[in-house]
Parts: sequence; structure tokens; C-alpha cells
Amino acid sequence: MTDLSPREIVSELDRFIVGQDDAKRAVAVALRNRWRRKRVPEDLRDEVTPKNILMIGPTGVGKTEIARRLARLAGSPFLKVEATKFTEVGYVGRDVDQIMRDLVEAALVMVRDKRRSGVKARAEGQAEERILDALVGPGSQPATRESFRKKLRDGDLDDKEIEIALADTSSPMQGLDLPGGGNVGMINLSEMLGKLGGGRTRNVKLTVRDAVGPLVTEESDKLLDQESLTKEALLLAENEGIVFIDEIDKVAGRSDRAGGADVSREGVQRDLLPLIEGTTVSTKYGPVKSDHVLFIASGAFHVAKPSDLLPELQGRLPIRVELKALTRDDFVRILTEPEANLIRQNQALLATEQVTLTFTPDAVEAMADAAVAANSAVENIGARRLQTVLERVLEETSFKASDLAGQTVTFDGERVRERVGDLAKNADLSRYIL
Ligand SMILES: Nc1ncnc2c1ncn2[C@@H]1O[C@H](COP(=O)(O)OP(=O)(O)OP(=O)(O)O)[C@@H](O)[C@H]1O
Repeated sequence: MTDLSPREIVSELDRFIVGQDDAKRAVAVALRNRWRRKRVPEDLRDEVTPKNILMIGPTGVGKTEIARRLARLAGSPFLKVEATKFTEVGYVGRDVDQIMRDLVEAALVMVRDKRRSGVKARAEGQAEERILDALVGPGSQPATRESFRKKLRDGDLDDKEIEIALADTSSPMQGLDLPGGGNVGMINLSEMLGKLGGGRTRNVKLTVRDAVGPLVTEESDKLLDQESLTKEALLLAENEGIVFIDEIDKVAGRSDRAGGADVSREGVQRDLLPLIEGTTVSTKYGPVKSDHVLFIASGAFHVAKPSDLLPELQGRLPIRVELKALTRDDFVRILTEPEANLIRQNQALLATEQVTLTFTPDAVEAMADAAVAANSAVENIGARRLQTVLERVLEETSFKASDLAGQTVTFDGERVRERVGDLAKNADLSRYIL
């Protein structure tokens, strides 16, 4: 949980996302509200529901990115699902419960990682003992063991192959296709068998270098109190979880409009509703409540409108924010301003080959122009277009980079236009290349 004020949250998000101020403000308030809820007198605390958000805006303008960055900032478990997934063939009502189960899994990963780092030193010590056992045998003379320990620490044994017994985490049912595709049954069955054969190990041959990682992981897990770990993860998912439901507009549409597919669309909304309203879902780690999970639904709403959603669902997504389509100037900023912008990423990649990559301001503008042109010629995929444009611009340099060590490669507007200018204007070519 973060103590940042809404203003501070927005300025943190500004480091990664260009514009979209309304959406940033809305998520900042939603996050701060969690902090506030924790300080509300206990009798009221459970009554305060999250300020769930509906983000409305075209594709590739930063909806997911805002939610994902917010989660990272808050240290919240995060899950993205596509609402349309639940309209697919084979969908059975309660599959939406899987959302909470996946959220718990995400929380578990976070809690486990945090706790693993707390026991790292001890786990490394125990892993070292196991490597020594494999090298010299558990009953060896202390002097032999110590001399091997020294060699091991000096890295002299890194390439030596050893045989170690690792816990077998693979499912005995893996690779077995059950007729009828009973997915849930499949999980339960393999879990059951996993329990029956609990504690199985398998012997693997690895170099010392490759054995360290899995052994440290295994030893840290032994040191962790699994019960309190799952308890913390359940609480984290319940109180801090953020679920991003994309393409909610694709399931908007009432059954009274037209027959067929709409019935299942409304069905998806009806199934999502209890989750968003607050329900308890059973997971293999215990029950988990969705009452205080923050839901951020999103969609382009080109055809359907938010008012086409079930009224109950509309009520549960009280905060509406509109994200605007990105302009050429936004593209210029996206290429240069965010901390991990695409240009910096590519510069860092080529720096590994000792190649210095530079773009003149004119080159950046030319790339933004190409992205705008391709977006309007083919399909508007927003900032995602910058990826394909930059890839195309850098294609040759990337290919030759290993031969260019020590050199500086500079792109100016002319050079960028040469590579993508005409392509971007030509819809037929862009369709395949940009
Ligand atoms: N305003 C922005 N600032 C910085 N980067 C952005 C912005 N908008 C989009 N991007 C980049 O474009 C990519 C796609 O954005 P994002 O995943 O947020 O799209 P979206 O709006 O959620 O669309 P969809 O609904 O189709 O998933 C991301 O890699 C993101 O970094």
C-alpha cells in the first residue's frame, strides 16, 4: 500500500504515460481511497466500496498501461482479462470465478518473492551444502568438504556437472489430453494426484552454475511458512487487488436487441456482476472475497455505449473517464519522454553491441508522422504503431549491429522518411509491413 497523495500518484504515472490526465486522476483517487478506507472507523470500513472505473477510449492510447503502472506503484496484484474471453465456445458461467483465482496466484507470486528475498542468505547457505553433498558426498571428511567449499566459492567448479534431487513439480497428467476437454476436472485431478505423490523428487544432472538457482528457490520455499504466506496472499488479493477487464464494450448489448450472440453477452455481464458487486470465491488456498478489489473496465465503445451495459453493472462502474486518441505531438512525446521510452530501449539494446544510436529531433518527428499516416491509412492502433515504425527504421541497423561495434549510427528526418515515409502512406504496403 502506498502513502502517496493523488497528486503524487499522478506525477509518478507521468513518468511513464503521456497525457490522459483524466484517467490518471481517476485511478489516483481510486487508489487513495483504499488508503482512506483503512483509516475509516471499523463499523464503516466494510461499507466503503471501491470506486470502480470505466475507461472509454480507442485502442492503444494507454488504458492498460495506466492500470498496470498504478498496480506496480501500489504493489498491488494485477490481472488483465478480456471480457470477450467469456463469450467463447465452451464457456460455462462460473468461469469468471477464475479471475479471483488468478488474482490470488498473482498475489502469491508477489508475497513469495518478497519473502524469498528475506530468507535469501539462509537459503543460499543451505543450497551450498546441498551442492557440496553432491560434489563430495554427505559423509566426506570436513577438510575435503572445506577445500571444495573454497573452490566452489571461487567459481572454480561452475562448469562441473552434478546430480541433484529436485522436487518434482510437474503434473503426472501433463501432456495427457482428456477427452471432452474438462479443464476444471483436469486441474483437480492432477492436483489430487500431486497430493498423493507429494514430496516426489526427480534426479537431474546440472552444472554447478545452473544448479544454484533451483536449489536456492527450493531451500527458500522450505524456509517459508507456507500457511502464513497463503494467508498474506489472500489478504493482499482481497484488499489491494486490481482487475482490469478489457473489451467490456464487446459484451454490452442487451438480449432484447437481437437474438443469438447477445444472450451470451448479457450472460457474461450477469456473471461478472456478482464479482464486481462483491462475492466470495473458493480457491484452493481458501475463500477469497472480491468486495474490495478495484475493477477497471475498459473499452472503445465505438458501437455500444456505456448505457447499453446492464444497469446494475453501470452502477458498479461509477467513475467514467475518457481517454483521447493520440496526436502526432503525443507520439513525439511518447517516443522521447517516458523513462523507458522505445528510443531508449533500442539505444540500450544496441549499446550491448557497442553501437551508439542517435535520433535527431527531426527524425523523431518523422517517425511520429509515419505512425500517424499508417494509423489513418490502415487501422488506428494508437501508440502500438510506434513499435512497428521503429522496428522498420532500425531493421538494417539491428541486423548489422554486430559488425558496427564502436560506431555511431545517426538517424535524421531524411533517413527515417527514406525507410518508412512512402510505406506509411501506402495502405496496401502498410497493412503488411507497418
Ligand atoms: N499515453 C501513452 N503514453 C505512453 N505510452 C503509451 C501511451 N498510450 C499507449 N502507450 C503505449 O502503447 C502500448 C499500448 O497501450 P495500452 O496497452 O495501454 O493500450 P490500451 O489503451 O489499453 O488498448 P487496448 O484496449 O487495445 O488494450 C503500450 O506499450 C504503451 O506503453
